[in-house]
Order: sequence, then C-alpha cells, then structure tokens
Amino acid sequence: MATDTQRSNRSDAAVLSVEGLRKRIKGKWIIHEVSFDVRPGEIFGFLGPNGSGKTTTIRMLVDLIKPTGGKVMIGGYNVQKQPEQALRHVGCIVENPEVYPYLSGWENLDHFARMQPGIGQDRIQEVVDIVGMDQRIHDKVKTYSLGMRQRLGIAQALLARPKLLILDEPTNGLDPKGIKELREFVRMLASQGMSLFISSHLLSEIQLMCDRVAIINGGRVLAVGTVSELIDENASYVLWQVDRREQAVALLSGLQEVTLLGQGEHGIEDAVLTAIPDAIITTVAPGAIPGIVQKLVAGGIGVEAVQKVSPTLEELFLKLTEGEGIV
Ligand SMILES: Nc1ncnc2c1ncn2[C@@H]1O[C@H](COP(=O)(O)OP(=O)(O)OP(=O)(O)O)[C@@H](O)[C@H]1O
Repeated sequence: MATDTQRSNRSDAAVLSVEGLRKRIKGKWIIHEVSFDVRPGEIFGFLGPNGSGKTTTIRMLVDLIKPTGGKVMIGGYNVQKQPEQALRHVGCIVENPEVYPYLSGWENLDHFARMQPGIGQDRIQEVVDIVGMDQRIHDKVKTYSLGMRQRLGIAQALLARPKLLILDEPTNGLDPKGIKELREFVRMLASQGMSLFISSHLLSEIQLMCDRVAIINGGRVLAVGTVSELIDENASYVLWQVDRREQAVALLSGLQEVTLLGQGEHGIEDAVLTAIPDAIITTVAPGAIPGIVQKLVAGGIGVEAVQKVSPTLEELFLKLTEGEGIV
C-alpha cells in the first residue's frame, strides 16, 4: 500500500494530475470523480467506448469547459485557477486540428508560429523533421492524406515544445500503416522525455503503445495501471486436461478456491480451447494451482495439462465496461 507521503510525492512528480473531476451538463452527471496521474515521459492511454466521457474529460483538462468539481494540475499549476501557466507546456489536439487547406504545411505552421512568442523558422524545421514531413511540407494541405494532416496537427502542437501532448482519438481514420507510424512516432516523442495522453476506443492499438492505461466507462474510471497489472489483477482462467474428467469436475466443484465455468461464461478464444480438447475451464484463487494439482492426483486423477489463460486487454475492457467485476 502506498503511504500518503508516497502518494503526494507521486502526484508532485506528475506532469498531469487529475483529482475527483466531475461534470454535470443540463442537470445530468456526465463525469463522476475521475482521478489519475500522468508521469514524465509516460505514454498514458485513456480508453473507453464511444460516449464514455473521454472528450468531455479532455476538454476539462485543457480548460475548454469548466468542471463542476475536482481539480486538474499540469506542471504544478491549477488549470482552472492559473490556466495560462498550466497550459503553456501543453500541446493538444481535440477533434480535427484547424488547418488551412489552400496553404502549404509549412505556411500553416508559420501562421501558428507567428501567434506564439519565441518560435522561429528553426523550430518549424525541427517539428517538420520530428513528424517526418520534410518531403511534402511545401505541398498544399488539400493534397495531404488524413494521416499527413494529423501529423501536421501534431507538428503544430509541438511548436511550443510542450511537456505534455494530448491526442484525442489520434488513430481515427488511419489505415494500419498510419497507425504503426503513429505508434513509432509517439514512442520516439516519449523517449525524448515528453508525456503523452492518448484517448482511444481502439484497445489493441493502445495496448501496444501505452505504458499505463485508464479505462473509462459511463464517465467513471474503472481501472488504472499498466496493461500487465490490469491483466494480472483480473483472474486468469485455468484450463485443466485430466484423464478422468467426471471425477475431476466433482472434485473441483467441491473446492472453495475454484469456480467452474460453463460455456459462454468465459472469453477464451476457440483456438485456445481446440489446443486442449475436453478442457475443464475454471477460475482459480491466486497461487492455488499447485495445491489443486496435488488434490487431483491424490484423488487418483491424472493431470495431463494445466494452462493459465490471461485475458487480453480487449477482453478485460469488455468485462469491465459490461459492469462485471469493477476493480
Ligand atoms: N454538451 C452536452 N450536452 C449533453 N450531453 C453531452 C454533452 N457533451 C457530452 N454529452 C454526453 O456525455 C457523454 C460523454 O460524451 P463524450 O463526448 O465525452 O464521450 P467520448 O468518450 O469522447 O465519446 P466519443 O468517442 O463518441 O466522442 C455522452 O453520453 C454524451 O452524449
């Protein structure tokens, strides 16, 4: 258990710290007590289905709308009380970035650079290099693919050297190649010490990209942690292959540390089940497998295979967002 001192040290070190954030719109609570921290150099995924409250939360993070309650701190400044200081080091792309299609990419960047003090042509060239657009930057934006427009948006957000970059659904509309490029690019930015906050409803992509994730649904954060922490915390299934199936089922059903599962009560893929035909599927209390094997053997049952199957993030997400076993 973290002590209060450890907890407060952690949130002091956080680039973005969200505490008890709430929002009521037209008498209806949209966001309930949302809390999480994003640390320096971390890629943080904000995952939830459509309508779960991601965009509303992001809007409060960057002072586009006011929270009904709670607090957002960025770089040690309170976003609601000191927005200018807090948002000085934040780049954010919510929805489609505003660009002028009849200007070139460079002219667009130049236009935005002029609105911010201390950003010269050298910095424009740097961000163009970072997003890998050197070849096309002098072409008109209307000739760009969606992926290139997004990169231009990111280049624009990077102009002021943000410590935190917030991207709302950046993979929307990208093809698999574009998604892979975005992933590599996001990792490269994080390796240089930038923190990234990325919202998405596409889990498999985020699983490959993020150091930690928060899962949000119905305006509530249901879980926060590394992908492996979340998967470990949530019971794995165990598949048992034995020589005397009926006796084994009878024995297992009498054990407190075991829950037998029937068809449709687990999310195990058919491919896994085919690998162990006639498997008995259970959940098992942590650390209980060796003792159970001994009991089976003592009962005269031969254990041919025991396989632990952990949920993927996708399965975990479905389990959490369907309201079973909120952690
Ligand atoms: N101005 C508003 N008035 C009424 N309801 C709103 C308003 N803004 C958001 N909502 C509702 O709040 C909920 C969360 O919306 P939000 O846009 O934050 O979700 P999201 O997770 O970003 O989803 P999506 O990926 O579909 O944009 C939705 O049910 C939405 O209908």
